[in-house]
Amino acid sequence: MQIYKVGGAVRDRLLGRPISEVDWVVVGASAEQMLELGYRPVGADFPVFLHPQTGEEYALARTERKSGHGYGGFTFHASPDVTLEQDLIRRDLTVNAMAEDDQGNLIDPYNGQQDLEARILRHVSPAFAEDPLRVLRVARFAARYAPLGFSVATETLMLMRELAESGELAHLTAERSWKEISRALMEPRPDVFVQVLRDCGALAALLPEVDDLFGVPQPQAHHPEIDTGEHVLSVLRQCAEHDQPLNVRWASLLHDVGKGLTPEDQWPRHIAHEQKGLRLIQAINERCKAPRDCAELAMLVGEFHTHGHRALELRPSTLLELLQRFDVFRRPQRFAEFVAACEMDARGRLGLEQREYPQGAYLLGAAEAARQVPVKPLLEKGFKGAELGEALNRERLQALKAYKDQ
Ligand SMILES: Nc1ccn([C@@H]2O[C@H](COP(=O)(O)OP(=O)(O)OP(=O)(O)O)[C@@H](O)[C@H]2O)c(=O)n1
Repeated sequence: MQIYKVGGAVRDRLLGRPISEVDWVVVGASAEQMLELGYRPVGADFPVFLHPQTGEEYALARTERKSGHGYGGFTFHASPDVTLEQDLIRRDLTVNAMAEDDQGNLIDPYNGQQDLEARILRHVSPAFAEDPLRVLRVARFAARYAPLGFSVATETLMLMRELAESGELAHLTAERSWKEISRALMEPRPDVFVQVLRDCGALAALLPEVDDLFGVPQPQAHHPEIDTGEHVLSVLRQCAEHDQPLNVRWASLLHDVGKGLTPEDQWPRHIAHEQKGLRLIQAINERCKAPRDCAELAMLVGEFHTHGHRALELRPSTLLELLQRFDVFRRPQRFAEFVAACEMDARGRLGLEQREYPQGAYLLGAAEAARQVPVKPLLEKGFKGAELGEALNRERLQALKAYKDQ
């Protein structure tokens, strides 16, 4: 039996990038032998084992898919007769289909190193189509390596298009898709992820509500030369440049989906797009099984992002309602994330790379002023229950007015 290092670890070592986890492939061994050696199997009928000490993944060399949808849920034909080359040819990209033996020698039958040098993401063989999730994976790798100059090979994009058009993406489980989407949004160029999906027609299958934004004009005051879809890409880029967390990036991706519902004769104005978008955002959250913090922030940002732009003009009572709606007194962090999403929107809209976003400091300052209102003196005055709530709000309104007059 021989063991080879494969996949991301080989790729990233050649790129001179940090290696997060190592995958191994085992040639010439059976599942029984692995169990005898103390490896622990992962899932049922799946030829991957965990090393008893390191916990790293060891997969038996495998050939064609036997059943199931998606690499994660497949069962594969694995036997001690499968060669390393037969295993590598069924992998997604040439840059992911290289191996290294225990002497550190590179085994590269499909020219991954050459593609790495040429900065090309290219599929290895037609077996790419065995797992439709690879469409998302390629877009995610493009988002990660775009700063190094990588792009997707034309023939791979064509294959991705065929997969998208065949309806195969509909078979992906929400969990697998979300894992890719959430990882891709955290890459240095999340906008490239969306752009690549759009280029191969997969965005229309996965997030049609976002795809619909391309070609929809923005109001004149925004950034007249780019449409709403391009604006969303620009906001995502800002999110990455400002190191925003996943929930802010997810909310940014969805914040304007309501604009896709504006009838063309009303363009470029989008009256009540925030309210109209809520239904769509809710449906997307449910369909993608977005985790609660992402789903909640997306709904709040969808509903209130225009408040962020008008923050300096908001009446104290409206501001207080907003703070209450965010439950800012108990969850200040979520309000801060909302403000961050509004700031990214503004930067993506006006190219505010160098400029200030005074609304942000104002909103956070006002929230802080309202949060400072002490409950104790009110309790000492004998207020209880609803009365206390009313008294607190009165005090908060006073605090906000005082903050505004500063
Ligand atoms: N749908 C998939 C998933 C994985 N792989 C193969 O399995 C390897 C390991 O997969 P994974 O750990 O998901 O990705 P990495 O390439 O290691 O990249 P990352 O840095 O994102 O972990 C990949 O390199 C690729 O060879 C594949 O061909 N098709």
